[in-house]
Amino acid sequence: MRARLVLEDGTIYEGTGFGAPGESFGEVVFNTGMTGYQEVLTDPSYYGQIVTMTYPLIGNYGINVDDVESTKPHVFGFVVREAADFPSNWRSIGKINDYLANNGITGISGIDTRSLVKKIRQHGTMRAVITTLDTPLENIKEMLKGTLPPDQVQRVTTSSVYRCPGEGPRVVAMDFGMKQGVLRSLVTRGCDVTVVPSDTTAEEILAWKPHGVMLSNGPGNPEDYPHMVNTVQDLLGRVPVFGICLGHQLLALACGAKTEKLKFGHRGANHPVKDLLNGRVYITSQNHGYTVKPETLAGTQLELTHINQNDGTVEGIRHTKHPAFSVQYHPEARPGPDDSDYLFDRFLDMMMAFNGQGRN
Ligand SMILES: NC(=O)CC[C@H](N)C(=O)O
Repeated sequence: MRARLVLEDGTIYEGTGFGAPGESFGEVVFNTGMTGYQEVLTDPSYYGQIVTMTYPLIGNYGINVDDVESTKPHVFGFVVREAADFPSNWRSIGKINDYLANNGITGISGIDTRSLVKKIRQHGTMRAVITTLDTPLENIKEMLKGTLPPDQVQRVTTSSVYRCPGEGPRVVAMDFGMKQGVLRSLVTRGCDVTVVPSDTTAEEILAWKPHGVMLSNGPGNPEDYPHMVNTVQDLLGRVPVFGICLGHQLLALACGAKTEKLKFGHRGANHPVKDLLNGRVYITSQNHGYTVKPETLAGTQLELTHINQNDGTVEGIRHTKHPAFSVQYHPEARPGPDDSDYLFDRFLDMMMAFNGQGRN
């Protein structure tokens, strides 16, 4: 099956289609992880994006039932150098080709992913169309003028409240497109977690009498979600807050800092980050296109706690008056190293300190 990837700068890559035949418009980004393609496909933060994997062989350990971060893939397209036809792993129950086909995701293989990534690095993240159809180029150019919907979180948040009972502190997790890994990291620490939709108000959240609130990861531009920023504002000082990725950006906005789009983002499993509170450098899992502008922290009640060692960008903040902190990367890992899971313990300590025994 012939396939094309057409970029907004006019570049056309011709390759072989895999997964579902079809056509899709999205933002083309790249991920440098050597493994973890299943977690990438199912991370709801990738909603709206056509993801290119820089590692040349993808699908080599097949598809298994464990490595999913949500119930289905959320990427709008998948770009690889080679999609493995003969996977080998004791957990594998199928091939990436069939998995994408069954979930309606179009992929393209056999293209020079190295040149594509160099282009993205030079030009910045671009709009793109991935297609296996014979759509005339003129029509594709029209599609490329489109924009992604500003309500991406609403498309991936939970439609109803659900609970994972535990004996430990009560946590309300605001689901902006939450990876299962975030929930797992809380549940394995004994937390009693109630997961709520993104439009839940602060008063509704506080009615559950939580010991802490988790602000999850999620897709899109944080500035597109003023109602969620308001909710975070209303929670501050009344309950301990821990934000991850989109949750981090919303905490920053709620406290008066600003965010901006990075040229091509951070997506991979080996980004070095320094924790300024303990002086250590951690290798982190990342997936984001936006970042907190460091100069806008001045004059807020936030302080910088983590810095990216590659490009100096903001990777973590904490509130100096209220119990609230956040990181731009993924302490839940999945995929990637779990060096940073101590941050969940920090959250538990914060809940204990704020709530006395952590349970009342
Ligand atoms: N993983 C995330 O939560 C990503 C946050 C936001 N959508 C960004 O791209 O910056």
